[in-house]
Amino acid sequence: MSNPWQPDSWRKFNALQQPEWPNQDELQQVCKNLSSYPPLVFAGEVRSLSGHLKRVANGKAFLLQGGDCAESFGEFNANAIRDKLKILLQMAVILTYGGGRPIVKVGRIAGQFAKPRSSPTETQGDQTLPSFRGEMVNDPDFSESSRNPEPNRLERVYFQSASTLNLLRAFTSGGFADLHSLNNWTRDFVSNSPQGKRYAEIADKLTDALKFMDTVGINSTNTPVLHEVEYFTSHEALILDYEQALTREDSLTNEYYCCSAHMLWIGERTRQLDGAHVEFLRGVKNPIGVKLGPSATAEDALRLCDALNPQNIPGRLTFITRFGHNKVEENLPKLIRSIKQAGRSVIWSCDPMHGNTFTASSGYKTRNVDHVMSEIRSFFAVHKAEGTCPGGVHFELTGDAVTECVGGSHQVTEAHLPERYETTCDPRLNATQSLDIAFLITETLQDFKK
Ligand SMILES: O=C[C@H](O)[C@H](O)COP(=O)(O)O
Ligand SMILES: C=C(OP(=O)(O)O)C(=O)O
Ligand SMILES: [Mn+2]
Repeated sequence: MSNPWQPDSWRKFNALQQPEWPNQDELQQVCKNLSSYPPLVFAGEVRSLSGHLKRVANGKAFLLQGGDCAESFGEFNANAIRDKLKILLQMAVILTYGGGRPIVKVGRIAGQFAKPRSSPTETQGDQTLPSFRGEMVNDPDFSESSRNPEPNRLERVYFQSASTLNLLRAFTSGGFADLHSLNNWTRDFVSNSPQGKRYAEIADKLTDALKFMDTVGINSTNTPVLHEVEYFTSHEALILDYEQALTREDSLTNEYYCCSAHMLWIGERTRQLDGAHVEFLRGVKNPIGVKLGPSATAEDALRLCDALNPQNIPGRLTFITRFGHNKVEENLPKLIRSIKQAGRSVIWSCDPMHGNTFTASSGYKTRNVDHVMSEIRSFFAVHKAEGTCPGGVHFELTGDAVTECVGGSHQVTEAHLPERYETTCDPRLNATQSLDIAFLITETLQDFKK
């Protein structure tokens, strides 16, 4: 690691998963433009998220992070943005009840456009082309011209993210997130769900709590917290040219913030200690996540703390574990113990998606809701056994009725997958599967309290 850090010091390190841009001059011009544009988020907002995450690290709040695997240029409209926000907020209300802790809401949105891939190429029939790497880089269509990396996509991502953020800010402050509406939507879901009876007790208690508040005079008119919501954005900081171009020195503190999103994470494929992604993110003040899969050792986890959180600030670093539903018991305790023993502060969050992907016999990449729930249950059970705090959950989901993951109360089967398989990368939970999971987590948390 080089000292001192600069926004471009990552360039001296090996950066994996970067596109081979065909035209360097065009890339330079695009980055120059991006550097001159306004920031997408502001340092003060990032500091507010850091404050919330400090509470998560100290067991006083819970992190809910979720959204698309890959945002797309095609699905860019107000309803899609609204529905993604709505599903996360509904989940948050259900989880608040379950965990008895405030929920810190962080979308995978307004910047989640770049994908690391297992293989640099994709073969269909007798044709082999470069893999799709997210619309920040190339196009998902399977043709030679679509798969060429195009630098001007970075600017398109910037403008789409700005526009998405604009609408999110309007929704979250303009009454859309009113707790009463959220509760009514959730009641509709419960009455239409085959599992409705099972969820009814929790849903009734939520309704009773709101009625009680109304009775004692706490309502949306006099209590902004019932009417407005704080919602933050995040994405994988993968394409470092883009992230560097959005990095700004805060005039109040003279510290650097990466102003492409409030929170950024490093993926499982780019978390090398001597790699460019760790070097870049160690220098920005945003809260940072790191994905940890089954190959992560206790030593890796400790060295990541040294590199990314040398001052051991609670909330600065979130480890997002993604082992696979039957690998949690084998992998999580050793990481937890070494971190605990070393006195390091991290938020432990569970991504129950990325270790549970499989290919259905029809060829669709999918995930099973039962495996997702099983990974979450194991995550909570291990933390209970180790005496540590499960700090959050991280999902790939959407507000639409897609058929990408199997299972859930409306029983999506492998035969349903072709009906609405719309993701450009990994399969997402649909709205009902997401609410199913929120209710199931709440049930699990209730069991743990017994
Ligand atoms: O979203 C994450 C990764 O990009 C994705 O899981 C990789 O998928 P692949 O194994 O199909 O490349
Ligand atoms: C690429 C992702 O995950 P991971 O790095 O854990 O594979 C992702 O979150 O989309
Ligand atoms: Mn993914």
